[in-house]
This record gives sequence, structure tokens and C-alpha cells, in this order.
Amino acid sequence: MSAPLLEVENLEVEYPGKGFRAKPFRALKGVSLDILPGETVGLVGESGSGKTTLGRAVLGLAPVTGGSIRYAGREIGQLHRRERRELSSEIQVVFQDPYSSLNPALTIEQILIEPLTVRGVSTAAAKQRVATLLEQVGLPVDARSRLPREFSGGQRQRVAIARALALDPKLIVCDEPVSALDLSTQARVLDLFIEIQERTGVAYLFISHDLAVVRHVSHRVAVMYRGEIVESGDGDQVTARPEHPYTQKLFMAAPVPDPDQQEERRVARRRLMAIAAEG
Ligand SMILES: Nc1ncnc2c1ncn2[C@@H]1O[C@H](COP(=O)(O)OP(=O)(O)OP(=O)(O)O)[C@@H](O)[C@H]1O
Repeated sequence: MSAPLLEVENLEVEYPGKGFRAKPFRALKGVSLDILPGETVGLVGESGSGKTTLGRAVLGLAPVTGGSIRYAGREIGQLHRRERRELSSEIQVVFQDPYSSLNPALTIEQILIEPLTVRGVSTAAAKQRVATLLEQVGLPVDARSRLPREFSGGQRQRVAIARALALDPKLIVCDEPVSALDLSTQARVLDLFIEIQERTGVAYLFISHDLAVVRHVSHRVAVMYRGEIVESGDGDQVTARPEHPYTQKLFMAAPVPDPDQQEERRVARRRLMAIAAEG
């Protein structure tokens, strides 16, 4: 079987102590998780359980003190500068808050062009790419000349998704990407994530405290509790037989998802595993 896109093994993250919390704080305690190409792994858990820390570690932004993170078979911590640069194109991020994650002084075009020109794409080619990106995320092409404040929360999140897609990433860390949106907008943006994945084959590490959201988009679900993954597997399997008391509590409180949708994601996951097995 070919290697997963991302392999996290026994990962430890420790934040240095400061202020009242003078002792170092172990935010991740031996976390292991892998993601296949084109797969969505949902990461769910209560506030403070370490979800964002894991996402940040994958992006190279957390103080890793042990374990390993391999991307396409290579240890992230051991990459040379040029390889790191390439990696920063392949792993992108969409944050929770579309209000603060977009520079209010830049037009949508400037926001989308920036990651491209920084990597040497000509301005003319980058402008062309902007039109494609806007279309991919369901925004009109004339959005390019407008400022973020002229858009709703859902539309801004579409801009943030377009920015993440600009460099054709293989993996996007989505950190609570719909929790700042109202319910109907959430559903449309979640469907956009799924549609983009079907079109581009991008994989997602999809972080949310909301189990219904995670189950809607994920092929597999991992449950975090106090810095550890306490359960993981097919969303339905984990739901049917939750073993950890925290998971039982979490699932009892969550709404039941659409069974057809769950079946679709299960079939898609089996397809991904078959492709990975063929190598
Ligand atoms: N920079 C930091 N310095 C010290 N402690 C931190 C830092 N960032 C996070 N923590 C602590 O690490 C733990 C995990 O935080 P993290 O943000 O990863 O959790 P989370 O599950 O994403 O929570 P939320 O859903 O509220 O964002 C928390 O106890 C948090 O206080």
C-alpha cells in the first residue's frame, strides 16, 4: 500500500510556561494520525483539547518536542529551506474567522494574487488564475476589484478558500472554517469544501468542535480529549460504538446525520483506500 499523504506519529507539543502557568504545558501527548491523498479526516473535541495545536504543528507553527510528522513520506522537521518552501505551497490553511483572516486594505484580486506572485508567477498569469479561483468558489468575477468588507461572512470564507487553493495544495488544514457562519451558510460552505475535493483531490484535516459539521464532510473522524486522540475511525463506527466516556457524551448530544450522505462518504473512503493500495 502506498504511503499516506500525512503521517503524524506519537507527536508531542509542549508550550513553554509563562505567567500564572509557569510550568511547560503538554498540549499534545503522543498523537498519531494519518491522512490519505484526497481524504478528509475530521478532528473533533472540546475547547482546549489540542485540535488547533495539532493543525499548527502540521503547518510547522507549534513547538514540537517529540514524535514525527511526515508529509509524502518525508520528515517535515528535516527538510531543507527550498523543500520547506515547496511544502508551504502544498499545505495550506483556512482559518475560522473570515473577518480577520483577510487583509481589509487589499482588494480580492490583490489577496488572491499575492501567494502566486510571491512564488514567481507573472502578474498576467496570476490575474488569469484569479478568475478561475473565483469561479471555483462560486464568486462572480467582478468580485476581484472589491474589498473584503463588501462581502458577507460566507462570501469572505469563499475568498479565504480561494486563497488556500491558489497554489494547488495537496492538503488543507481547515481550522473551524464554518463556525463563524450562520447555519445555512455553513451548509453551503461545507458543500463547497466537498465539491472542491471531488474536483481537485485535495485532502483536508478538518478541525471542528461541532460533530455534525465534522461528520458531514469527513471520511474518518478522530476524537481529541486533553491532548490525546481517544478514538478514531469511520464516523459511523465511532458513533455506533463510542468507547471513551467523552466520545459517548459528545455523540449523545449530536444530531443524527443524513444516512445517505454518510453512505456516500463511506463509499468514497473505500475508493480512496483502493487507489492508495494500487499505489
Ligand atoms: N501559545 C500557547 N501557549 C501556551 N498554551 C497554549 C498556547 N496555545 C494553546 N495553548 C493551550 O494548549 C491547549 C490546547 O489548545 P488548542 O487551541 O490546541 O485547543 P483546541 O482544541 O483547538 O481548542 P479551541 O476549540 O478552543 O480552539 C489549551 O489548554 C491551550 O490553553
